[in-house]
Amino acid sequence: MSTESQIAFIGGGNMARSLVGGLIADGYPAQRITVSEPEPERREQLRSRFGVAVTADNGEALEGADAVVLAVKPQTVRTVAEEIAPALGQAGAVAISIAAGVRLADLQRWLGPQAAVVRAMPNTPSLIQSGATALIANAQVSAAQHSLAESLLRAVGQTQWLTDEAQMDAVTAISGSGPAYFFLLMEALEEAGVELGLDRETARLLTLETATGAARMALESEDTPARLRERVTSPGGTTERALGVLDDADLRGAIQRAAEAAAHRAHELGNLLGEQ
Ligand SMILES: NC(=O)C1=CN([C@@H]2O[C@H](COP(=O)(O)OP(=O)(O)OC[C@H]3O[C@@H](n4cnc5c(N)ncnc54)[C@H](O)[C@@H]3O)[C@@H](O)[C@H]2O)C=CC1
Ligand SMILES: O=C(O)[C@@H]1CCC=N1
Repeated sequence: MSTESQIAFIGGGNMARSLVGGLIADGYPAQRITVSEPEPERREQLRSRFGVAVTADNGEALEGADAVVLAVKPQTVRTVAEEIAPALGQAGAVAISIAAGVRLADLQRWLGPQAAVVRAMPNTPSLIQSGATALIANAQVSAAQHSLAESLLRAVGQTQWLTDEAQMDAVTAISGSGPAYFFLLMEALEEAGVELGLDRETARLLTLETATGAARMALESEDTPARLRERVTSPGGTTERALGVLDDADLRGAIQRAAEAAAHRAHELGNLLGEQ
């Protein structure tokens, strides 16, 4: 992406840290990134780890910005949006909200009728440029702003534009929250290894290498995950026995219900925080 654009982050928490870290790792100049964050410790961490400019003043972060990433909690987005609306209009910057649930129409209402707004759902592996982000833009977003938003998120992983905003709840449930499901699986498998007699370090290493190997294999293979799973499963062997236990526990059903609960919560947040 062009390294000329000035990027402001409003909120310097977990997700901002992942995006900033990913951008810096991609070679984006630190002096072109400003993060506004009220917590002094978080500001200091961002400054010392990534070398970006930090401030406690949202207005200051916006000065000269071409893109402003709203990286505060969904419940804080309205306050921040209304606060920055005048400066955003003057800067002519595109606002990129990553808040779960918060809808384009509400963002537009809070930021002003002329505001160019992109709603995005990234995930934390952006930190190591392995993120997955879905995006959708309002009609005010220019072609240049469209490509700025895309290149910003593409610097930290894969991007996918949506044409129907309703899909954002599903995206939030699958890739937004998704890393947590895989981390939980890793925690559980590591623990099982320890229970079976491995030392923790060995159990963790084997778990993480296996997770990485399986994910890379699924990405690079032309076969479906189902086919790859079948190849691990020798008839009458160990995997078959293990998968039987997971089927009895209805793991697939639990995952389906978990994703539905996350999507439902995203929708609920949109209803609770929005005005329609
Ligand atoms: N954590 C994740 O994996 C993902 C989070 N998101 C979204 O990103 C947003 C941020 O989430 P997290 O980073 O996890 O939360 P977080 O709580 O770690 O970060 C939010 C930050 O905003 C700061 N803040 C609070 N009020 C502020 C204000 N008025 N002005 C400027 N900064 C302010 C807080 O001090 C905090 O550091 C949420 O809307 C969430 O839905 C989206 C995708 C993934
Ligand atoms: O848990 C959350 O609400 C945020 C949105 C997606 C991932 N984390």
